Amino acid sequence: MSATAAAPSPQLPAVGPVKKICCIGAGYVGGPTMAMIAHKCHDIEVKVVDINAQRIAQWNSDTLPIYEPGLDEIVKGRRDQNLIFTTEVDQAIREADMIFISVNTPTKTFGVGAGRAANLEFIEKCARKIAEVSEGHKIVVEKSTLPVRTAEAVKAILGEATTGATFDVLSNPEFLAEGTAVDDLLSPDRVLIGGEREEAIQALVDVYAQWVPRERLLTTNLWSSELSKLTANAFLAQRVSSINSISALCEATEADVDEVAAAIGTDSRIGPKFLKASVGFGGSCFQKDILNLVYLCEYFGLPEVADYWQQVVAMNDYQKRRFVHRMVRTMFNTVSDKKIAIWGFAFKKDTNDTRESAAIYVCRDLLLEKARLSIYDPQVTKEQIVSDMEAVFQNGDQELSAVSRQLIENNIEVVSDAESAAKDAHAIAVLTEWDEFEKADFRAIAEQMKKPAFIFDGRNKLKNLSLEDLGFQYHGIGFSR
Ligand SMILES: NC(=O)c1ccc[n+]([C@@H]2O[C@H](COP(=O)([O-])OP(=O)(O)OC[C@H]3O[C@@H](n4cnc5c(N)ncnc54)[C@H](O)[C@@H]3O)[C@@H](O)[C@H]2O)c1
Ligand SMILES: O=c1ccn([C@@H]2O[C@H](COP(=O)(O)OP(=O)(O)O[C@H]3O[C@H](CO)[C@@H](O)[C@H](O)[C@H]3O)[C@@H](O)[C@H]2O)c(=O)[nH]1
Repeated sequence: MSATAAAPSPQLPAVGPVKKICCIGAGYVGGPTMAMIAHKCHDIEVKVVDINAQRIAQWNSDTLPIYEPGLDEIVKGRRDQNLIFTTEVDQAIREADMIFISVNTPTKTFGVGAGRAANLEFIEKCARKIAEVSEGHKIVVEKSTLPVRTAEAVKAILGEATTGATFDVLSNPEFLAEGTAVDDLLSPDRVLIGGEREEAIQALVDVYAQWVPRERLLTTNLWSSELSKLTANAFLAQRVSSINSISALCEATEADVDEVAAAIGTDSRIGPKFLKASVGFGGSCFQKDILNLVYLCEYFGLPEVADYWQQVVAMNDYQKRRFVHRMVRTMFNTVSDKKIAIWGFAFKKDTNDTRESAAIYVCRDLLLEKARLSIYDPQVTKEQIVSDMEAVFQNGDQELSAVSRQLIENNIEVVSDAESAAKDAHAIAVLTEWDEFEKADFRAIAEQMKKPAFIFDGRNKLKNLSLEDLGFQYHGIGFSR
């Protein structure tokens, strides 16, 4: 959505306490954030709506659509009391005094800005829907991650409402991380609320203040709030790429990246968090948001700034490629027809989310080397793995080539435990840091693997287990021994 001049605001009415919330988008953000509001604010009715009827049905079932520690109890504790999941989008919007927009904002795959800009189609559709069906006054809250100045376009669309409805627009980006969403929502480092009219900002502050200490409720102007979200993710991802770049140097010099991270992390100006070297960052946010930042910098005529941030993604791609190269080189320069156990497919532990998972790219490159993969992840389904692999081979094309289809059908199996994946394998590649991998029976596993039995640990999860003593050749990230 390009930023156009907003229509002049009509006189806005006074804002009362929030009684009814509607959240458009029942995804990884909409579901947990609204469940937390319902859990903490029993006097507010929270309706979470989605056009995806299957997703809503899952939120209303015993098996929620997303796996997140602690979420089941919270959802099931408030569901059908003050937490309602429904496909009745228009009605929920009409009834609400506050409407969160929490729909997906993926990287655009077509047209201007393809591969970098955020696709704001779903945001615009929500704004148009709100303008079409609203009556009275509404506070519209941008919860999705958006390019700075999107609120200008949202306001312009809402300003065209023909129903006489009036609107405040706030930005309230979400900082939860998957796998720790419930804890992050219960005790956030901060809640950021950007807006223009004090009364509207206060209405949302009052919702969060029911459980978040006041000093953690930060209020800013709209644009600072929108831009802070992209900036926070860019800084976090930059730390991972920075330590991953150093991991390559460690492997070349006999330094140990975990020791280096610990040493620099004790400097209070650097701090110890987010310095874990890995096979590469994944997830639906980091890459998408940095690419969006890069696009914005170019849009605003700042190519040097764009190049600076692009390098964070380039380093991440390098790290994933480097991992596979190291595997192939170490296994005598060929993995063709070798069985490789893939331990973990999710982009991090404690989630079933595979979006942009490093595992997808590592598996693709191993398949291109004609390896046979036996994949195990405690939370990711076979359907999801196959669909991710099809998508990565399709690479935006309409059709999957016959060669790629054959590779996926013949060279991938998905199994239900880590030991079965490793049976008769030449190597294990640890791609997600699930805790259960540390507890595997490595003595039994070693006996069942081809020799030499290699372990390539993309998370340094098994580093302290002295696996060499059991006969493994163990290779982690950023150290050699
Ligand atoms: N996943 C995370 O951990 C995370 C954390 C912070 C911020 N974010 C941001 O939050 C936003 C949502 O992310 P997500 O991971 O929840 O996405 P998601 O894909 O899991 O969920 C989005 C939902 O919106 C629904 N939707 C799309 N258009 C709609 C419409 N017009 N009407 C009703 N429903 C519609 C989709 O059907 C989908 O269920 C994104 O901007 C993302 O960048 C995500
Ligand atoms: O030291 C680290 C930390 C993370 N990672 C990887 O980085 C990725 C992202 O991890 P994390 O940030 O914990 O998960 P996300 O759910 O992607 O959360 C990020 O993206 C969200 C969506 O915008 C934001 O809300 C969160 O604040 C931000 O942490 C994962 O693949 C991790 O394995 C590392 O490799 N090393």
